Amino acid sequence: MKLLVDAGNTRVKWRLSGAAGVVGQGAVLFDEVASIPELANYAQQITSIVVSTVISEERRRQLNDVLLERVKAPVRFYWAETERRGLRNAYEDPARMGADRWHAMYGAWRLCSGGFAVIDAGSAITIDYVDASGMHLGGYILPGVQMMFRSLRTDAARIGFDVNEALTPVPGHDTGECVNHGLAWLSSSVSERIMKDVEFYGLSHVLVTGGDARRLLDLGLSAREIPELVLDGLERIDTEEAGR
Ligand SMILES: Nc1ncnc2c1ncn2[C@@H]1O[C@H](COP(=O)(O)OP(=O)(O)OP(=O)(O)O)[C@@H](O)[C@H]1O
Ligand SMILES: CC(C)(CO)[C@@H](O)C(=O)NCCC(=O)O
Ligand SMILES: [K+]
Repeated sequence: MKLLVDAGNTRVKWRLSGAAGVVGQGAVLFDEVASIPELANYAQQITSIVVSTVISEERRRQLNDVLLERVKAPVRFYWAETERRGLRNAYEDPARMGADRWHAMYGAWRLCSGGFAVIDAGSAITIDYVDASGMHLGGYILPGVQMMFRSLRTDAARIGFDVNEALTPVPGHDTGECVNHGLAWLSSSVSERIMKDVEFYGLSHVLVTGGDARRLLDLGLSAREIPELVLDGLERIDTEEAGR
């Protein structure tokens, strides 16, 4: 049995994958990894642990130690690469690209035929475009939704508001509405812009993942949601590496 981990800046997503398919999965905060019940329940059966992460080096070591303490299996970290089975990274220095972006792109590359856009709406929002030949055309990194709310709250003295779940992009009539509607309007503008780019670059598929995927879909993004695209790509890569 294999433990797959996508450790992001907000949450750690995990999946236990056995011969017959998915045995368990979930998302926890960084400090909760040690208490995932399945780690104890399946400790004997887990034979390898594979990780995609964008957290700091210090936290990465902590994560490594916590996993090794719970499960006596080797931990393997996978990073962004220059090329894999025809998918080619636009970065001159792929080591600088977040592993999650590469793994999500690779998951999409193996899933789709034709060019695609991958949107990962997490702590930060990333958008990457790949053409039908596998060439990564490049991407964008934007602040995530919670990050934007947080910066308005902390960096402006007179902006006080409660976060509202309603996604209404019409002009607001008080501070709370102006902020909540403003960020809904921004997300909907991003969605519209992605749709334009997809047409411009002739891409055939739009895939969205991450904790705020639903928000973009609700605000007009026309895309297929793949909840754990990073883990899907990571699992593929580890299987390919194991077969070498
Ligand atoms: N239960 C939840 N806990 C925390 N955030 C959630 C939850 N459900 C949805 N979200 C939203 O998901 C976002 C975080 O997404 P996600 O968990 O995909 O990020 P991440 O993988 O930790 O981040 P990144 O990969 O960008 O570092 C938050 O901004 C929040 O708005
Ligand atoms: C942008 C995030 C935070 C998204 O999780 C991550 O992919 C990351 O830390 N990237 C490093 C910078 C880069 O991708 O160029
Ligand atoms: K992520």
